[in-house]
This record gives sequence, C-alpha cells and structure tokens, in this order.
Amino acid sequence: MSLKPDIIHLLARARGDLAMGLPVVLSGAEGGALIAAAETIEAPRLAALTDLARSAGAELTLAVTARRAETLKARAYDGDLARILVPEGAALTWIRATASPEGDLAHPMKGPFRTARGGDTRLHRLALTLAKAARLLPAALVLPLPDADAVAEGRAAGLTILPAEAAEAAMRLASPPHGVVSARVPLAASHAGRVHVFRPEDGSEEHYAIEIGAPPRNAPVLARLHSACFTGDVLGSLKCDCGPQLHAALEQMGAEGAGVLLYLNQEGRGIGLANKMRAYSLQDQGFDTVEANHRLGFEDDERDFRIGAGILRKMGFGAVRLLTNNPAKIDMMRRCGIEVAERVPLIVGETAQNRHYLATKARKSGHLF
Ligand SMILES: Nc1nc2c(ncn2[C@@H]2O[C@H](COP(=O)(O)OP(=O)(O)OP(=O)(O)O)[C@@H](O)[C@H]2O)c(=O)[nH]1
Ligand SMILES: [Zn+2]
Repeated sequence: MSLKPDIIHLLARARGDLAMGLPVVLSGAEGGALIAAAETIEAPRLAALTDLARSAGAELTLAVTARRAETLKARAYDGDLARILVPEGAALTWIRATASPEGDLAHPMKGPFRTARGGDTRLHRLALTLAKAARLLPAALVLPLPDADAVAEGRAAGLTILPAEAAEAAMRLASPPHGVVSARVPLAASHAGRVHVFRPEDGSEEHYAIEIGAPPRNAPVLARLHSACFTGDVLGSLKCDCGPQLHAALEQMGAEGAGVLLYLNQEGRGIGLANKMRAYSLQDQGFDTVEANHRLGFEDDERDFRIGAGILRKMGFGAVRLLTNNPAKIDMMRRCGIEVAERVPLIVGETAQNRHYLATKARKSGHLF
C-alpha cells in the first residue's frame, strides 16, 4: 500500500498553505503556476515572488472575480474573472487594497487597473476556487511557471505541488460526509434529541444533524437545513433571523414529535465568518447583503447544498417537508434527488434591525415572506 497523499489530501494541504500565507504550485501538462492568496501573503514572500517574476521575465497577475473587478472598474476579459497586472514594485498594501473592499470608500480612485487579455485562464480560476475553499478573500497572485524544471524548483523548496487537472475534477465532485458518532442529547425543545456528527472526506468542516424522535424513513420528514450563523445562533444578533429560525424549527419538531435539523457549517452563506464580518462592515457603509457579497468578490450565495442532501440520504431520508422561505433551497434539494413533498414556512424573528435584510432577501433572492 502506498503512503503517498492522494489528490484529496493535496487539496486540503493547499487550502491550509494558502490560509497561512504559503504559495502553492499548480502543475499543468507542461509548466504550471505559483499561486498565493492576496489576503495572507506577507511582504518577504511577496518580494520573493516579485523577484522570481522579474528574473523569469514572467507576468505576475492578481486574479480577482468578475464581481470584484466590477467594483474596481477593471476590465474582466475572461468572463467570470479578471487578471490584474501587478505593477512593478507594487507593495503589499496595493495587493491587499485591491483584493479587499475595506478601503474602497476611503480611496475610491484606486485604478486605473490594467488587465490581461487572451491566453489560458484555467489556473487563475483554480486559484480563486482554492482561495474561496480556504474561506479567504477571492483574490490570488498568479505567476506562470514555464516548464517542469520550474515546478521541480517549487517541489525542492518544499511547496505543495497540486496537479491542476486532478484538483479541478476532485473539487467538482461532492464529498459526501460520513457519520462519525451520534449520542442522545435532551433538548429544551424535545427530550428525544440525538446529535449526529458528520465528517467530509475532504478534510473540510464537520456538519451536524439533530434528530428529534424517531422519524420513519419511508415518509417525508419535517426537515430544516440550517446554515451556521455564529452571530445569530450563538450571540443573538438582531441583524438576521437565524437564531429565532433555529429555535422555532427545533420547537416545531419537538411539538410534532419528529424531525431532523441539519446544522451545516456554511457560515455566511458559505463565505466564512471573517468574510461575513467584512460584509457587515460594508453594510454599515450602506450596501445591502447582496451588494456587500459582490463587492467582496463573492456571489450572493456560495453554499454547496449537495452536502445537506448527502447527509439526509446517509440518514435514510429521501423525502422532506422542508422548513424554509428560500425557493432556491427547494430547487437545490430536488436537483440533488431529495423529494420536497411540502414547503413549511418559517417566519420568525423580524426586528427593527433586520427588516431591511429580510426585505432584500425577498426582493433579490426571491424569499417568500
Ligand atoms: N454573506 C452573508 N451571509 C449572511 C448575512 N446574514 C446572514 N448570513 C448567513 O446566511 C445564512 C442564513 O442561512 P439560512 O438560515 O439557511 O437562510 P436562507 O438561505 O435565507 O433560507 P431560509 O432561512 O431557509 O428561508 C447563514 O449562514 C448566515 O450566517 C449577510 O449579511 N451576509
Ligand atoms: Zn444569521
């Protein structure tokens, strides 16, 4: 048996390396690229990357999503992304300010930015996918490596070498979490509570299922797919309706005697807590929840609902009565092969502070209130 890591392990290493400011080598058919996350790279490694670019005569670019490019008024010739040319001698502050909207209003005239046009953008796209998977800002420095020798230098320096094609294929696949353990937990909403812990094969966050009673597997189960919201669920934030929705769903399951609530660690609709807090800062500058996501470079919703569907199936549920106001969740469940026999509305927790947030969800995301 080989002890070598496979592509799933290498992907987990790549996410960890990027999160800690280490570059990663993406290897292609011939050469590849050296990539680093704009949010975490520090000055000495940026200097090393710039030196390498200069000595190799290669163009260092900052890949950003088309959403971020729109805010920066940078031309996105590549559809969903733009490759901003990093000017000679650009400092770390330039990289960070281009990647992050924190200072956009204070310094509105950042550009003009020059962007690359033509050529292969595959590795840039993969770099952005990896940055998002590491819950970082979606912006990555990309330095093309001309040949196998350059890739070998990265290996010699101890960097993670990620075969690009295999990585793309592996990231497209859903990684169904497997059940690790379950135990009885009596809850205020029901004494017949049981918490199951699920662990994805790809080394990403664990997810939880809270089973109330003993719902039969051959009938639609009262179900809630709840995405983690540290501020709402734990702190009782008034900016959203998550906490009241969490408790109301459990209470309804307790009252009916059966149900399943999936607690999915997809904080901030899949962008992570740090990025959600960045979005909250933008909301304090007057942007709504969707605009804030876009200015950061994200789509409205970055969650992968295949995870929730996979957990339901692992638990033996094929049909649900889904507690939600979000029609996209119903569509996603159906597309993932879970029958939605009924939508059960879950309208609780409106406050003076979240009225605007809920109105935006209704107007822009089609929520049914
Ligand atoms: N990015 C971002 N995420 C937010 C914001 N406010 C709340 N969230 C997150 O949004 C998610 C809310 O998820 P859900 O409770 O599943 O809500 P939903 O998709 O609106 O659908 P239903 O509640 O089922 O109707 C949680 O992960 C929160 O952390 C925000 O302003 N920006
Ligand atoms: Zn919330």
